[in-house]
Amino acid sequence: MVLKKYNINPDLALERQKCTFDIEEIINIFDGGKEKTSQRRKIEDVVLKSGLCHDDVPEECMSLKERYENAVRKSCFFSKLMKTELQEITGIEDFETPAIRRIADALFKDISPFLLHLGMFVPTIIGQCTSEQLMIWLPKALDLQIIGGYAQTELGHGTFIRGLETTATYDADTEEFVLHTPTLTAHKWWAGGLGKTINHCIVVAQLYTKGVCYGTHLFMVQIRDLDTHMPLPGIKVGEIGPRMGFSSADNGFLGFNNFRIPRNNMLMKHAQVQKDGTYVKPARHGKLTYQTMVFVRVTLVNEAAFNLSKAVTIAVRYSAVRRQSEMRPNEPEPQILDYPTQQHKLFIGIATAHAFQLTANWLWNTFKSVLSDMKKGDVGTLPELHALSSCLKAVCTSDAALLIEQCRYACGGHGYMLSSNLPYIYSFVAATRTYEGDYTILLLQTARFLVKAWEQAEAGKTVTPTVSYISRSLKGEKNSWRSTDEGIIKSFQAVAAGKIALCVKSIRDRMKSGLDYEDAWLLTTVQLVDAAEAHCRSVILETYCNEVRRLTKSSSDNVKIVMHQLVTLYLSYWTLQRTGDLLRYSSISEKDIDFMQRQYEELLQHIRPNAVALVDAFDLRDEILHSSLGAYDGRVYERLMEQAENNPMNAEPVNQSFHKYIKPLLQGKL
Ligand SMILES: CCCCCCCCCCCCCCC/C=C/C(=O)SCCNC(=O)CCNC(=O)[C@H](O)C(C)(C)COP(=O)(O)OP(=O)(O)OC[C@H]1O[C@@H](n2cnc3c(N)ncnc32)[C@H](O)[C@@H]1OP(=O)(O)O
Ligand SMILES: Cc1cc2nc3c(=O)[nH]c(=O)nc-3n(C[C@H](O)[C@H](O)[C@H](O)COP(=O)(O)OP(=O)(O)OC[C@H]3O[C@@H](n4cnc5c(N)ncnc54)[C@H](O)[C@@H]3O)c2cc1C
Repeated sequence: MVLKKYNINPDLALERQKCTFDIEEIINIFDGGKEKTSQRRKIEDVVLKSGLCHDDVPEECMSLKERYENAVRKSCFFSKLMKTELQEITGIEDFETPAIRRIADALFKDISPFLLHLGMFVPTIIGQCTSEQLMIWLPKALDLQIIGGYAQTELGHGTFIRGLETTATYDADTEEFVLHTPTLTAHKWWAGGLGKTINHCIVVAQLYTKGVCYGTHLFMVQIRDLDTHMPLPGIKVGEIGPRMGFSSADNGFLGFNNFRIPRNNMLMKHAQVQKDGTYVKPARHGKLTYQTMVFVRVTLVNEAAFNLSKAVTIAVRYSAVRRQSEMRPNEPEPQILDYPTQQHKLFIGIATAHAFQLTANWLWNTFKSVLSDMKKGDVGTLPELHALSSCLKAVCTSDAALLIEQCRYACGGHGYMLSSNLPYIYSFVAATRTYEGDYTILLLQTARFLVKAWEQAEAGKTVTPTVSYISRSLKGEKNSWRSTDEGIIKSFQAVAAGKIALCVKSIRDRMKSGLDYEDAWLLTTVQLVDAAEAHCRSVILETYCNEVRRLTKSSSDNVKIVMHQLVTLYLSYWTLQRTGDLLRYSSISEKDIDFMQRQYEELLQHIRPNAVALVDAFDLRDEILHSSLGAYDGRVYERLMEQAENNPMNAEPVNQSFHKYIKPLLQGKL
């Protein structure tokens, strides 16, 4: 749609005058510097001027098939733009993924069917191929001569990868693998782009050679003819059907009937099958084939932050424009943003978007450093990365989904309109809590690491920095509550340590009473999930505080003040959310809690004048927000009426169903 231009809504204009800080300074902080902001804006300009974002009919008014076809059209032209004009016009050789990622949302209200190509297919080639394999597939994939996806999950198994049923049996006579789907539940299910779009995919299958099963491995499989796009003989493939979101992502199913691929199509960077069928196991770590999942989990923390920033921008701008009820008799109706309960719903969204974005950047740097260790042959830092990326993916996607839904509540009835974009944002983020490892499963992975860290610390061994609080706790260091940033973080660490200690005790007690380790663990899993979540909270709180301190060192005083107000709001909010835990594991008193409550409510008042400016500082263009409620000009009612008038349902004054059914019913002739 072409966005109509309106004058700025006067309430929003007034809000912007109240701003106490330089918005551009905060924008630069989140982009990673002035230069990066300018690069990102250049990329956005190119894409927005390309005309690609235009739809004749609003996406939500299209049929599923039309939506898919429209998304394919845009994905193809966008890919071409990325390969050609974007590079030429901007002169930026090394595209920054966050900038491309952000502007991609101007094209797709829903999901690009190419998402998995860039999000998992290419990363798997990079992480799992030998250098010879890389030379064959990477240039083709980057140049979009082949389009791929990632087919791991099956109808019967998603979480438990070791339970996957698809087989890849090596035939030494022909030097081929035979891929087969032995049962109904062995069909690949869910892979994005698989239904209709891709011609290649990474398939995860149980490897058999010389009659022995060596567990799941990755294979490059061509599934469709490159010219006709017909499924190759021996391949059964299609779309899985309508879902809550991801409507244009053609998630698909896939079955193999003794389908043969060359030996070299097993991705052999870590494990190999030699020509005679001899299996060579990975030299360093058994779970290196899971690396793409770790990569995506890391990027999903960024997704949580980005999508939350979109939702809260929409809801805060709307709340500045919307007037409702009265605070005192005979006074004009206030902006709903003036209600403290509305501020309570929204300001935590702004602070959380900051916290997650800075945590995502920190996690990304940790990921890069672990990759560089691994290149040197050192896999020692991998378990901590796995534990961190697992819990951060789980908690950040889950919190973001809840807060996005809260943004919708904050917009009342209008938030329920698809044109607000809040339902789309929610349905996308809701899926991120499940895919790439369900919430509970990932927290249990982190819990394994925490219990091990506890045992190591108990044995007097040094533990990694993110769990060093365990050693302090074991040394008997008592928590004394202080309502400073550091004091609060220490208390959250005391909560995490206390919960891990209880888990360890529960497991040991259960074993003493005769249970084996597996049963003792299983019966403790409710507590283990809770302990891992508590650990994750302490990591986010600490990272957020440290990063704000580091990044605002040379900022103006006013930016320091407002960024720190958000940090304090975040710390106070979580203190108040977790008073039960803090009363149990830290020395917080009722008086301290009263203080924190007052501080929290005062902060809402302090942040209020800057609320609109703070969401403006996410620098999200209207074309990316796609929202009748959240546009920069605040012309909410005009846009709601516009979208109603553009609704294809209103193209004819009388719908044909009147003549077919209603009229006969009215006349008693049906
Ligand atoms: C257009 C512009 C685009 C721009 C591009 C950017 C886009 C960015 C967005 C990207 C979006 C992409 C969309 C994705 C769509 C969705 C895709 C998918 O969902 S793919 C399928 C994902 N599936 C899963 O995540 C399955 C979850 N299950 C598991 O991970 C595992 O089964 C398990 C970890 C739960 C258990 O595995 P298992 O083999 O049974 O291991 P054990 O439990 O026995 O553990 C043994 C040991 O290994 C450790 N371990 C486990 N995993 C890892 C790992 N990944 N790395 C390192 N170590 C690992 C585990 O902790 C144990 O350790 P121990 O020391 O023994 O305790
Ligand atoms: C939108 C979307 C896109 C996707 N894209 C892809 C893709 O491109 N490629 C791909 O391969 N897959 C994809 N998936 C699949 C996704 O990875 C899986 O759905 C996800 O990993 C969860 O697995 P599951 O569906 O088997 O759930 P299940 O494991 O069946 O989980 C169901 C419930 O059981 C619980 N549970 C399971 N095991 C345990 C346990 N051991 N302990 C305690 N509780 C347990 C879970 O916590 C959950 O509450 C996608 C999924 C969605 C929704």
